[in-house]
Amino acid sequence: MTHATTDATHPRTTHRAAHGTTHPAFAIEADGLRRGYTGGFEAVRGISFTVPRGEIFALLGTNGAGKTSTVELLEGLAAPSAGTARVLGHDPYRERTAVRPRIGVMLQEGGFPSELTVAETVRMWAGCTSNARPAAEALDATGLGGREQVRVKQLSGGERRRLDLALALLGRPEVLFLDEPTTGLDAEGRRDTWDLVRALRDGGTTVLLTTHYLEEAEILADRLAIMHRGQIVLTGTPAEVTAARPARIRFTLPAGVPAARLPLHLRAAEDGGRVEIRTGHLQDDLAALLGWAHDHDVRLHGLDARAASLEEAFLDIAAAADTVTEAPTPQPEADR
Ligand SMILES: Nc1ncnc2c1ncn2[C@@H]1O[C@H](COP(=O)(O)OP(=O)(O)OP(=O)(O)O)[C@@H](O)[C@H]1O
Repeated sequence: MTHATTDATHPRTTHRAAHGTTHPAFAIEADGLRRGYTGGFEAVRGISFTVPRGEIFALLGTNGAGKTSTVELLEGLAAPSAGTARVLGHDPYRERTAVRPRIGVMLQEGGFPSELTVAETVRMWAGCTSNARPAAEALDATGLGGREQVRVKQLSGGERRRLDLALALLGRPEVLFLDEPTTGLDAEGRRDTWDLVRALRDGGTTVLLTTHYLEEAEILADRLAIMHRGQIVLTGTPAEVTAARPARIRFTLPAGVPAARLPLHLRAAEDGGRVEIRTGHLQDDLAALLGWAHDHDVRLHGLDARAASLEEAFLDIAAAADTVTEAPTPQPEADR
């Protein structure tokens, strides 16, 4: 189940622009990144991936998988214990002064002074930002237009997330890091944020986001990587990640009709009359099932047929990765 973490589809190259300066092909490059914490715990265990300019890349993973630890390395907030990080062609930690003005960072906790109003907070932040957008533009883009005079402590959780995003956008970043950008937002706020992130991508911004909402990654990400216990276990487009997974048909058979009566090729799991069929041929098997039900005058209660979602892929991967990790194979020395 574990897949290669290097991205063969994007060779490591640089483009030389007409005016002579080099532009790295990738906005973000992680190569063999590791991060150990004091006490010896290694949260990031040798991960590699690349994000081309103008792409939305989602980093997914179980709790404690190492997403935030990874993003902090790319933001230049910490140095890796091994491997290299590159953002816009620079080491984000050692060359922080070159990288910082060109990136926008939305942390999980913004932590802004709660007594300031929204307008004061944006002004304060704009004062530390070169070439800042007009405050009204950033606030309108995040749905906070009209809330300028409200104190930060009076904002709802969702409004604080929007303010965090407005501040991350203020410096017109080329690369935007969003750590769980829609946590605490209602359905409408989440959709607004997705529209805004897409619009930024369409304008050329590269976006790296972490999220616990698999639907968010499925809808928004051009490509994604799933992390588990400090490693990337799968990477690809959402369609690639789900393509190899079986679709699912679920229904309940009437009392007295056992699943054993189903056409033989429909391999079904039955649990008290509730039947689940997993299939790589959804259309053919659904047609066979409906034909059988019609011929035998059987009603399929609660019939539900759906293609594999990222959620199923994620759960399968987490379960398979656990199996791999729990196997009694000794870890290589470098992973300790
Ligand atoms: N300062 C620290 N010292 C020691 N261990 C840490 C430190 N910060 C994080 N960790 C550990 O590193 C692991 C990865 O944490 P991290 O926050 O990167 O995961 P995550 O994937 O972002 O998790 P979540 O989805 O829960 O936010 C966790 O086991 C966490 O407890």
